Amino acid sequence: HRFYTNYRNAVASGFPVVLCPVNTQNPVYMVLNAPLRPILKKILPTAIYDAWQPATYGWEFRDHHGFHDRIGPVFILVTTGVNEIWCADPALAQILLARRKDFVMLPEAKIIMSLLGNNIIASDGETWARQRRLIAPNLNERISAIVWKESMLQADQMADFMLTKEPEGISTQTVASLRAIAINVLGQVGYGQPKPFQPMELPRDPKAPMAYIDAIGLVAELLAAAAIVPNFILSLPFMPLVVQTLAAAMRKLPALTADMLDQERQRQKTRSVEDSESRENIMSLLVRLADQSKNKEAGQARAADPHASTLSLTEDEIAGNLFLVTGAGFDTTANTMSYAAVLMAAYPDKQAWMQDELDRVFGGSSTGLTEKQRADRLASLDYTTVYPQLVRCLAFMFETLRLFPAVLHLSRGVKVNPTNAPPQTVTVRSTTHHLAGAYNVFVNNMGLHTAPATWGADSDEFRPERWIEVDEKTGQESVMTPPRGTFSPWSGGPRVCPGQKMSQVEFVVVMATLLWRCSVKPVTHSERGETDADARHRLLELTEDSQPRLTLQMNRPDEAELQWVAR
Ligand code: HEM
Repeated sequence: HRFYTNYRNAVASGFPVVLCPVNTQNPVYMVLNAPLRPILKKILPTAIYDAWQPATYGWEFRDHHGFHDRIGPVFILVTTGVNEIWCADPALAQILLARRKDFVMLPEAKIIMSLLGNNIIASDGETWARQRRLIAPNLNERISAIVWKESMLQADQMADFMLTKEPEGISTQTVASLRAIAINVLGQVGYGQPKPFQPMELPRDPKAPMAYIDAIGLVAELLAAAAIVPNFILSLPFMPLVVQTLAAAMRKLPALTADMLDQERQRQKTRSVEDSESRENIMSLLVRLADQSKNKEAGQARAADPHASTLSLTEDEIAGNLFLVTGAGFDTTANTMSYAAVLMAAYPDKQAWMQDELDRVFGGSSTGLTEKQRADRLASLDYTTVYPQLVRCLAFMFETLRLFPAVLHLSRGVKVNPTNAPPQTVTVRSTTHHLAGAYNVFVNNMGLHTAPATWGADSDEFRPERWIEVDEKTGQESVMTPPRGTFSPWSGGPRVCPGQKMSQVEFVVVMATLLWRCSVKPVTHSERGETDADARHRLLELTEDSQPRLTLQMNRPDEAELQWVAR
């Protein structure tokens, strides 16, 4: 009966309809559809298997634009649970993302993200707006300058590690190293807890003392398990040590957060303004602003009404949002940098193209410089003047996120109107669609990012040059702005990612520092009869063998064996 009602609602919407008589939100189906897929591919007739694809996990990454080419840029997947709208139409995508009150966050995202307290990503309506007003402006240019410095330092140390610690610079630790950089930058920029570079290793001792950043890093690394599996199960003695350590981290985090905030408040009381500014980080800004507005509003509210509640961040929200900086910023940035490193090795010509820019902007190549000269040169590179010139590095990031978007689709739910009210509607290109009943809405980033109508016949090819515009008069290069709604790795509309600039600065300076000092190559196993072209191809296959976990990531990151060579 549900399927029939869903079908009727879908047909009435006027969008193309795809029938899929399964409940895509059923937990058993959610767990089993990925492992069952290869088996069903063998036994099901091709037409049925193909039609089932949009109901399988991560289908849009595998499919690019194929399904949309056949059915249309928007279609409704009719299921026995809740209907799903899949949208790869730039005009509709913009509307869906702009109308935050009608297309709201899904409960699943809220459960995972509010693990350590309520926060901006897990909220809607006024609770969201209040937090957004306090948080988004904090991730500003001042923070970008700190990101620039810390990321450069970390990448320089990573280059040292690759060139001096790994035999002949051959390493399977590139992904682990970039993950370490991402977490260390967050440690410094988010919470003022600096850490020297070392390839990421998860802690495996539940009894050992833990700093906030280590605990939060572990929770971010194993976020789904932390959110879904009860703590007492994670703690069972037969669980792997890393899982038991995760349970310990979850237990310790409320106290670690409270301690860290206490210390920050003490520091803010006793330090001078200049001193506080010199050790600015997201936590210190957040605490200061939250406390300031709390005091101000409390004063005003008390004056007007002695019983009024204040409009500010609660302690729970400060803790939740502090966690979110890592929860939202770590995996996304780390995975984007990881794909980029593998792609740079697979495409030596595009790497050389970036190195040309670096040698120009950094005032010459690093070849022949002494250690001190090299360090001085890097230290002289100022964020405000140098960052805007690294357009090829930014183009490389955009192209990486176009084909490997960390967030494959943006999820929303149609806010169901009360029974007697008319259903939600959306009007695209003068056609109005009625959305009766419940719908999950997925803005398909992968479909949008590979649509031939936007990106041309070579939309599936990795070509960072496509982003570059050249000023005819000056010859100056800049990064083009794609048509609205066609490129949304950081989402769009009022809920656009507030960490967008921060992640761009980090990516650009990490890749720039590494490539200025080193070239990165695939390792050709000629003993197995492999040619250089085979080795490059093997790396590309590694990037294609990916799956969304929390964000899109390679299934076999440890097989990314790369050689780092000093230039
Ligand atoms: C390459 C890196 C990144 C990517 C691809 C990315 C992507 C996204 C996307 C797609 C969303 C919106 C989800 C939606 O609309 O449903 C989002 C939201 C968010 N991101 Fe990022 N992000 C990145 C880095 C960061 C960083 C470094 C931070 C923080 C320091 C951050 C903090 C946030 C926050 C707080 C939100 C919630 C905004 C809101 O709900 O109003 N992100 N991000």
